Amino acid sequence: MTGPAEHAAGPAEETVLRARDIHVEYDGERPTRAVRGVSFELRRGEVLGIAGESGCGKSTLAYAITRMLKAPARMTGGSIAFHDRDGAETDLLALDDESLRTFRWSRLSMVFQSAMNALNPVTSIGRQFGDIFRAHRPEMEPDEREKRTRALLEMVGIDADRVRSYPHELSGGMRQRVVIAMALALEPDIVIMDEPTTALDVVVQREILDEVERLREELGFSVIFITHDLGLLLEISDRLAVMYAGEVVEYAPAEELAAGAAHPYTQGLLRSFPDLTGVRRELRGIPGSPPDLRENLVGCAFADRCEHAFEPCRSTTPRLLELGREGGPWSAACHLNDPAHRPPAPATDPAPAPAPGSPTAETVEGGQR
Ligand SMILES: Nc1ncnc2c1ncn2[C@@H]1O[C@H](COP(=O)(O)OP(=O)(O)OP(=O)(O)O)[C@@H](O)[C@H]1O
Repeated sequence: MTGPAEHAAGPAEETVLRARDIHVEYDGERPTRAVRGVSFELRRGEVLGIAGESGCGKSTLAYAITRMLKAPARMTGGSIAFHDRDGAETDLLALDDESLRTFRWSRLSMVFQSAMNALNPVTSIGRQFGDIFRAHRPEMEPDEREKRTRALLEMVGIDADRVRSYPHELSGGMRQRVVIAMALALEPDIVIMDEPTTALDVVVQREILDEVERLREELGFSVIFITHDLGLLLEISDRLAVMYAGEVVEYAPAEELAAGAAHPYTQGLLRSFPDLTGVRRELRGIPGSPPDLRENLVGCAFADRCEHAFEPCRSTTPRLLELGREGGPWSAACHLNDPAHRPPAPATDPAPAPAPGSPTAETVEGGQR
């Protein structure tokens, strides 16, 4: 979505993960093209939110990045590069199984929705942390392992004596905290969270997210946060990638996006949840449903649901274009924002034009076509 040349280099802008033109299919009589040319860049220490309705490819993208795709899923294109603090680059797709196992815990870890599935029900919490340390920090002495485990539990707000508990003895919220502590055990650079609090009640969800935010500030890891809950994402993310039908259709700074999205799909999503400030407004979902990803999609995948669709939308696939808006990089894949296609009548254009003096729309490096 963004090319490195577009930003001044600096610690705050340092890239930790760069994914380019990722394609994933689920094999079948007619393959499902679940991820279609997604590119993004994750900066060190930031929260990148990935938004979109159910079935738009968020989880498939997460599995692709972590190389956890299982048949019938298959990555059919793209590259993923990890950059460590001293600038060395690792090609994730070239790692063998052993290097990948090490990489997963120590550089990049994951927290998924179901903590119960992530924890072994017949092994104590302490033992499960111990297994991670034995595998990845073989030099650690047993008492050091226990000390570190206790510290990690306390770090996520759990009594250290819970090291002796079994998962079923903990509440859902506590289990999810344990999973987060495990994900942080080896101090990774990146944590991918896929609907990490969706199964929990809102109070517990809030407590856990506050905890994650505090830990991120303390430890400096980056987060890719995936949820269909756009309100939540806007609140916790620095930047947002909005996915539709396997593509990123808008990529923007979160705060600015909440005030004025460029893509009609994002605008629809924003109208579908209550305003965080409590301002009353009519909630309108987006009519219709996403396209069948087994079809060969021509033109804009959102055209059939878009109230602004015009001539090129059904024939020409919109490019993800840099809009040059304040707070950017900010890009959107919509002909309304493309000077080559934009209709002359401004009244039909829901999106503000690029800021005066900004670069004219140009294809974003690695963006989908
Ligand atoms: N095992 C599978 N076999 C075939 N198709 C699949 C499989 N898993 C997912 N898909 C399809 O891939 C597409 C993307 O699904 P994915 O779960 O990645 O979306 P998502 O945005 O994460 O949705 P959700 O929020 O519901 O998890 C969907 O069309 C889905 O039906």
